Amino acid sequence: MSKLTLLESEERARILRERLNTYGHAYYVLDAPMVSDQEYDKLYHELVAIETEYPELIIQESPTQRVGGQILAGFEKVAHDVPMLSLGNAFNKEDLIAFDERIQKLTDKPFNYVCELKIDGLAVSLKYEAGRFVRGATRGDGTIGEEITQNLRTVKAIPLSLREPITFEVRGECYMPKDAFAKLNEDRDEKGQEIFANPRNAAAGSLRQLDSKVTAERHLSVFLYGAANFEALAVNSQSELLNKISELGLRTNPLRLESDAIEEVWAFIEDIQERRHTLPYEIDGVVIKVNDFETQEEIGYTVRAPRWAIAYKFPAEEKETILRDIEWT
Ligand SMILES: NC(=O)c1c(N)nc(OC2CCCC2)nc1O[C@@H]1CCC[C@@H]1O
Repeated sequence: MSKLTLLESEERARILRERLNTYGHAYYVLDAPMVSDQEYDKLYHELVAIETEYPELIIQESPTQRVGGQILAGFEKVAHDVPMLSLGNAFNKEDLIAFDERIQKLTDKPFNYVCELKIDGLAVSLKYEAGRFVRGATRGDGTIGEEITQNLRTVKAIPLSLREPITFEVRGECYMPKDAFAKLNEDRDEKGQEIFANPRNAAAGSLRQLDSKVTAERHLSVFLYGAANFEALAVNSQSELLNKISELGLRTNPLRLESDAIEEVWAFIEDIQERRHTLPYEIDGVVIKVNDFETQEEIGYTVRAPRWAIAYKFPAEEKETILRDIEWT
């Protein structure tokens, strides 16, 4: 093929970025691949070749720019504009019913709940400015976190640019899928390295890397479930928020329930507790939230957590389950 001129290369690079971002979204956000890995790699390497020939064509949102440059000496501290709160816990059906009764006393308005899986990862905050991913941070103590933008850029499920040029902050859980966790520990064990106790620790260790090339190899993913300074989204409830951030190209968890009946919430919890081992990621419970944002504000907060939400925690997995799997001779 004859060498493309700068102008032809600029147009070709734009088309390649668009196609690669669409394919990347389908694969990493929707878990629904559109093309083969070979096809994706062919287009990716064509874009790398153009960007190598004409570096002036490189833009921050290019899929080739996910793995950062220099190795950091440390992480900057960042103050969250809006605190990243924690959650009160419920451990049985009685706690859940007591929560529902408290809510009924705190508002006269009719309300319903949104129930989400409680992903067992690391809470993160992603800032987008005019649709571009500009800053990523850990939750830290809820008020002060660590700036880990370079590492979060390597997470393929996190889009470097949104479908609309919107400015807001989105929050969610970054996690390591169970199969990536098993493979990582197998590799570390073979090299005589210390293995991670669980996927949550593995995700935390992967996000605390000063060299983002290491983070890039850890197959991390993310589920987003909250936001801050999100007036631009023009949403009035948790369910509208989840649908809107999904439309923008962000990854949300599809297994959720909307219900105004606590008995239905309980049935959902029991069903998820049954199925949790079949999920490709670890969860440690179900988060139940009053859906409407105005009603959330009416119900309010304690010093550390919302009164309008609760985490139903599954009983800790007793270690014997692993021994139980061993065929006793
Ligand atoms: N881990 C989760 O899947 C999860 C979730 N699905 N939804 C929320 O809602 C926030 C919003 C207001 C207070 C909690 N938080 C979650 O996890 C957080 C991270 C830190 C404390 C909670 O575990």
